Amino acid sequence: MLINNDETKKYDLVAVGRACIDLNAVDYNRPMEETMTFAKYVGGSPANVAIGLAKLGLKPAFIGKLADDQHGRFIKTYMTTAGVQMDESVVDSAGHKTGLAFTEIKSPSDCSILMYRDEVADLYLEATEVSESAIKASRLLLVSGTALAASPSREAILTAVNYAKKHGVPIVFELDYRPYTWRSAVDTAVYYRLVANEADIIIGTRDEFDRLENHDGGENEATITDLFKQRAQLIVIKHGVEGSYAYTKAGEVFDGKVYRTKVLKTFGAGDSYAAAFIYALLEGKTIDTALKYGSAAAAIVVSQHSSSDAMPTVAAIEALIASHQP
Ligand SMILES: Nc1ncnc2c1ncn2[C@@H]1O[C@H](COP(=O)(O)OP(=O)(O)O)[C@@H](O)[C@H]1O
Ligand SMILES: O=C(O)C[C@@H](O)[C@H](O)C(=O)COP(=O)(O)O
Repeated sequence: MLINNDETKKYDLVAVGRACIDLNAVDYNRPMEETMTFAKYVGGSPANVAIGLAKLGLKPAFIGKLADDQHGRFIKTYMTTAGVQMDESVVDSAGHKTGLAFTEIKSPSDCSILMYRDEVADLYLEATEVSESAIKASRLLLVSGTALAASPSREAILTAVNYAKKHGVPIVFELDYRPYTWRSAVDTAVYYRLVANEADIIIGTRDEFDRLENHDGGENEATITDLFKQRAQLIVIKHGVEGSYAYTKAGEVFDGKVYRTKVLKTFGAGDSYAAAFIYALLEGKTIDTALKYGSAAAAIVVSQHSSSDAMPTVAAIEALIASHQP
């Protein structure tokens, strides 16, 4: 069974990886050189997904290492208030800092991210700091590809994957490729492959699957043929504004259409899409419906200023689906 329906589980999902800070340009539609004001939000892909699930009414928990600084404390308070269980997260005691992502919004379709990720606390999560009991108590485990970029976080992720397998908890691998963190393309491909072979559900953009395969211009058919030889049951490949596809091991293909909207910025699409897609699966909806939820959530978030704070409610997603033909 892909999704565990055990209602006695304490958590719907445990996300492991980074919780950071996004500083989003307030003076947008201009290059960052001309941006003087930034607004602060919680960021980091797995944190964003956990916040998205909480906003959708589920019970997520987050395992990660937070800096012992003002940003780390802001993140913990924000996520707790949003409904993410943070008791399994740990605080860094060695002076490592919170990762920062400055976002540039040059136009609604031309955005970029300038990341400050040297010696960041999240990459210092130790394997011994990953709670086996929390993972055992969850319906799903979500691991982020960026957390595989360096040790000891790499071993922490592999430990989380091992606990999930030991306790029969399905694993979602969000490829979440952030180039700044990786040492080499070969490293990325090696560690992506290791976790992709153990994951039940894999979600990524076409470009991210190319990083897993360590070449450019890959084709979805070849990718899924290769990955379905391993454990994966469901693979989602996103193509930005062109939409997305979900493939099952049984050979089904589902086409995820895009909801056109007034776009403010491009980032935040992937994390909101993942949160709403996973929510729909956890609620027992069909893959077709899960794709609609993912696309609708992404359309809502790209029309707003933040990634985490803008995560939609179920009512907002369902209203968009009801009112639009994709
Ligand atoms: N400009 C947009 N307008 C509306 N929906 C979008 C837009 N860009 C992306 N999306 C939705 O978000 C999903 C994920 O976007 P994508 O850019 O592929 O992921 P990521 O943000 O991880 O790079 C797409 O499949 C699509 O449904
Ligand atoms: O993941 C990060 O560290 C940065 C995010 O917090 C930021 O909001 C973002 O880039 C999200 O982009 P997405 O992958 O398009 O959801």
